[in-house]
Amino acid sequence: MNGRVVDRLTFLGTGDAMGVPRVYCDCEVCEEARNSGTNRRLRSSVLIESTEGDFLIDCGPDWRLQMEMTNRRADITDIVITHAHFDHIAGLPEWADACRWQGVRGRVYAPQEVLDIIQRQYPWIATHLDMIANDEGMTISGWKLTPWKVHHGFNGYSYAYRLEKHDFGWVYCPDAIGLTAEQKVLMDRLDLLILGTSFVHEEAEYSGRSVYDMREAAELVDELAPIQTIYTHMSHGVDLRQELDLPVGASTARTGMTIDLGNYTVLLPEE
Ligand SMILES: Nc1ccn([C@@H]2O[C@@H]3COP(=O)(O)O[C@H]3[C@H]2O)c(=O)n1
Repeated sequence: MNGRVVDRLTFLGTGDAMGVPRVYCDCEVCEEARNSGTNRRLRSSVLIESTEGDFLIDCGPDWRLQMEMTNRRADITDIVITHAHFDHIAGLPEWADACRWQGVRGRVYAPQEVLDIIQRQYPWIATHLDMIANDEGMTISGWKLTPWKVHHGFNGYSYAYRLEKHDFGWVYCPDAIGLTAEQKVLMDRLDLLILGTSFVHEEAEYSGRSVYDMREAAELVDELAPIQTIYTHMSHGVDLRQELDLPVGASTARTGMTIDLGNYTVLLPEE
């Protein structure tokens, strides 16, 4: 029997490194996040669910809360990491402990240089997690996944991932700025671009910045023309109560928001 299948992406967090509200900040956006919550943002991470298995991209300090919120407390065995900054990896020790208590092994996938930093930061976690280098690409849950290095400005380098399955191609690039032509090659003909934009318009000196703002992102979106663009990794410089001037096809992510990743036919087992 044939059936239509849709893989699904859920935004577990859409915030920058500090999250929103920032603990030290009394600005209007942080106060709104504290008191009502349109702008409350956990650290950026996504869950991909498919009939061929589920996985996360990134595992920040809000991982435990994110697992509680989605009721996926004990069954994630695969996590892909974009880079080794704390807001993308600080949940790994907790996940490793959860694996230990359940007597299972988790699998962490990242380029080797990212795995090396993770192992330096948390030397004990390889006892419970397999560290698997994906520099040459990998397949996970039927997705062909290709990593490449992208400029992360003041913060050095990060990796972006292109994922492809059944003619649906999308990119997850939460932490980048000033991509070179070479770093944009894998961003052509996209059905979906998920891009980090920390601010609407970041006033700081360019040399001290690390993530696109929404004005620069609009130029990138114009150039790449993905069918759909979703901004994530947003700081307290983005107020989601305001109408934002976004390019055609672009929108902002919210915690818990889900997106269909393609729509294809598979052979389903007989009932
Ligand atoms: N080598 C580094 C450098 C920076 N960091 C943290 O990652 C954060 C990214 O956003 P930020 O606001 O620039 O703060 C950075 C450090 O906390 C980190 O975890 N490791």
